[in-house]
Amino acid sequence: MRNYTKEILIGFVPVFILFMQFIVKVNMLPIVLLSGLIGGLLYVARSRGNLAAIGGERKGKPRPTTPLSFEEIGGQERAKQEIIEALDFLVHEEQISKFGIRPLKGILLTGPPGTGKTLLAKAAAHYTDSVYIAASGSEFVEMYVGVGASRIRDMFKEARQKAMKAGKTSAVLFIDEIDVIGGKRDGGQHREYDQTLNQLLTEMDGIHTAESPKILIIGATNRKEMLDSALLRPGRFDRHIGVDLPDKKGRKHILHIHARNKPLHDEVNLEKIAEESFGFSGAQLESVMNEAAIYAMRDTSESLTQRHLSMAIDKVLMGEQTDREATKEERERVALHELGHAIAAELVRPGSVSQVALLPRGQALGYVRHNPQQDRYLYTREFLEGQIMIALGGAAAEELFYGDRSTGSRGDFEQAMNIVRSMVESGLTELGIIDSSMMTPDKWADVTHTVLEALMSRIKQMLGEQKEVFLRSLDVLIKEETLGGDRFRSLLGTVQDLPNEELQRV
Ligand SMILES: Nc1ncnc2c1ncn2[C@@H]1O[C@H](COP(=O)(O)OP(=O)(O)OP(=O)(O)O)[C@@H](O)[C@H]1O
Ligand SMILES: [Zn+2]
Repeated sequence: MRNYTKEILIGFVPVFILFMQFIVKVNMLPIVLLSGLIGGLLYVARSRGNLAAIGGERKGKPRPTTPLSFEEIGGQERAKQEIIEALDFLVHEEQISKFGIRPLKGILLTGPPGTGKTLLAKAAAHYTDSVYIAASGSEFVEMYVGVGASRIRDMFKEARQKAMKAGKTSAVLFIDEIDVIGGKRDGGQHREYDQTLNQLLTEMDGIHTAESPKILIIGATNRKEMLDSALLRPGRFDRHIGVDLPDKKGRKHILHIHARNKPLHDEVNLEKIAEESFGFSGAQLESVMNEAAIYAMRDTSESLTQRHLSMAIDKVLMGEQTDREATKEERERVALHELGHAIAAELVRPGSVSQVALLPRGQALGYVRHNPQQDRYLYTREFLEGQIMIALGGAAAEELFYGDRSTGSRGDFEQAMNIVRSMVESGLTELGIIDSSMMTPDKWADVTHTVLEALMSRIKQMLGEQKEVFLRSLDVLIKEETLGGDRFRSLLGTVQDLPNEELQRV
């Protein structure tokens, strides 16, 4: 090929000489030189453009974001403080090297969805005056082996380039759902994940303090126990910061933040809304404000009232509603399911139910509303087991009355499994005190199964003794759609005259 081209070029030499002689003769030399120069410049510019286009085609490319500061994050005081401490440490790089301290490379944020992990990562970038680059673990999973690994490489390269281009000395690289790439490596079964994870580890090991721009990786997960222990070792993600559901004060703060751009009626008591939204995440509280605004607009009201906010809490609590009418059988099943939760709750924590309800308009949804609980910082094993039994109560009731369960218990099981997870991590199961980061997925499945089956049979036994209460309450619920806490307890009480050990005990 090469030689062939050469021959053609050599062949052109005499032609070229003749051509040049002609040009000089007619005095057109400057024009020819100029157009050659312009053509050359255009060619270079075009090929540059192509390169840029190729570079920009990576899936999971960084999303541009607006700067956000820690003040705009509600609650999470402890998490904020811990992350700021870690970042301050990062900023004082002279002292770090003077004292020979290992540089901070990775911070792992763990906690339930929607609690503000992404917000914290953005605020960290703002605080350290870094460029912010975000990706999600699932973007690195590909059909073709090796693609995930090369994407990781690209991401680090891009972080460095972006920082330099922006004239910054550091970059914050946020990887959400890091468990997708950083899951436990299980002997060759997921080779693609392995390569991706290995590449991430290699990149992290390659970060040095002296290097500029510096890179700080912030990972987020709500399944810390699924992470490969190699990721958690010193020098990798060695700062772990828990981002929990907000407490009442935090909820009020978050509500305040999301009420800023909305007209609130003077009578609105956010303290009360914070109390009623026990267990809500930041993302859910944001939805509450948004839904309340929609209700207000529909009412052609000037502002958001307390009633709009209460309705919004119910809406968010029950999730999206469907249009189809549920059959009579479905509604009955839902009612028994909810009564299962409610009766379990009263047996475990007497006086805790404030309302049991079926959704109006013939939908297959219901809910149990609990009286506001005190926010707690410490939970005993007994308390958590009670919590699990309340969650399993719905499925237990379905089993008692129908002999089987339905898909309606999915969320309940998820909730129950989360509680088991934190029990294991706190050494509150039969396993005793263990290093849960060393547990294999099989082992997790095992322990979850054991704990849940045992509590399931306990709650089934307890509910089995309350069949009459179920049937009385079912009548009311089907007819009236709601059953207030006191009335519900009186229905429980009428049967309480009968000898009932379980009830007397609690
Ligand atoms: N602490 C908070 N203060 C204010 N708003 C919050 C807070 N937590 C969550 N939100 C709201 O919820 C949205 C989602 O939060 P964010 O994406 O940070 O959660 P996350 O913990 O990263 O969730 P996920 O694990 O699902 O990715 C935010 O954009 C914000 O509107
Ligand atoms: Zn349920």
